[in-house]
Amino acid sequence: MIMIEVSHLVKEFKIPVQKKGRFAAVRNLFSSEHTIKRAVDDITFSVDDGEIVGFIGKNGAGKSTTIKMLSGILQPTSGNVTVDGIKPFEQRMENAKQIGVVFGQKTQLWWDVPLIESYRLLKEIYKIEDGTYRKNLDRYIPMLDLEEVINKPVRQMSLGQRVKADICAALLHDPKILFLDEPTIGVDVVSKKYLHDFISEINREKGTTVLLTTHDMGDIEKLCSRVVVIDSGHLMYDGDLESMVQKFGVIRSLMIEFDEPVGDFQVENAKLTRSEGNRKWFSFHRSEATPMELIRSIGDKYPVHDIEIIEPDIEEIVRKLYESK
Ligand SMILES: Nc1ncnc2c1ncn2[C@@H]1O[C@H](COP(=O)(O)OP(=O)(O)OP(=O)(O)O)[C@@H](O)[C@H]1O
Repeated sequence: MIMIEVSHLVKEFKIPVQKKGRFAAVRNLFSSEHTIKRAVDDITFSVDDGEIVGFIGKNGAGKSTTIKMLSGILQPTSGNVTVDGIKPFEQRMENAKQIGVVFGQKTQLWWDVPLIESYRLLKEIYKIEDGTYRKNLDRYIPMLDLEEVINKPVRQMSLGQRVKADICAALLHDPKILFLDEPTIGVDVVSKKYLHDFISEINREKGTTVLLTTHDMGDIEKLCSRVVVIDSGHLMYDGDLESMVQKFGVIRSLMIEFDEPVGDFQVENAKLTRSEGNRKWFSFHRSEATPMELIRSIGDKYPVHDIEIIEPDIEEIVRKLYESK
């Protein structure tokens, strides 16, 4: 079943032209001149119920603008968006009940009140039943390691604690869909692990659909089997992560550690890229050689002590994808 449907979506922003020179401030006040910035340009994709999809792209690609249209904050210029059959901007209240949103750079919690009070306020706002509220809180607080901060105001929390607290808040009303916009930016590794495990668990247990934008390819590797890549408002790739790796992660590396130092040598279909002590690194094209072929051919000549196959990282793959277009 389709949970999120985005069809020929466009969002344009009107940007006032800033005049320069004498009395510029006054002239700007009365000027109606503007330019148009097309932040999202004819994007079409859909997300099935229960999927976790990584929504990635360079800075300014249009990710946040898309999430804002999906969560009902912004009105599309043209095209269609439905979230579980609801038009987010026209039916903002209905949409708010079925989605949870976390913007990593901005908290939805009250800065000066203890965390538990923020949760109580959200309970009232979302009209969450006592049983659901209690059950979710009892479960999520230990899962996210929030026991110690539950009575602290948000301003006293570390960034990692704050984001975990925000994710908990976004899920208290059992939304069907969770939008995460850069949830792990600047977050420490321990909190990141809590976030990854928590999101996986909630998705598995409750079937929550997740759309995740991130620059951290570790998030993608840990959580997403499918990715949608955009650039300058255009859709560039929509498919499973594995196929993207196969197609654009074509250059792999092999590290071989020998029993003793050996001189540099050439291997067919591979390029020696680095030598250090007993170790050598070779790069090779996915379609031209397999690690086994290289290991066999090298092992015939020199005694091999250890090997490591190094796959290209996702950041590199996304860079290749951009270059290919
Ligand atoms: N309110 C706005 N007014 C004018 N231009 C905007 C507005 N919001 C976004 N933009 C522009 O639209 C484009 C897309 O921005 P958006 O924030 O959606 O990108 P992004 O992919 O989320 O980038 P980042 O990873 O840096 O957050 C950018 O060029 C941005 O400057």
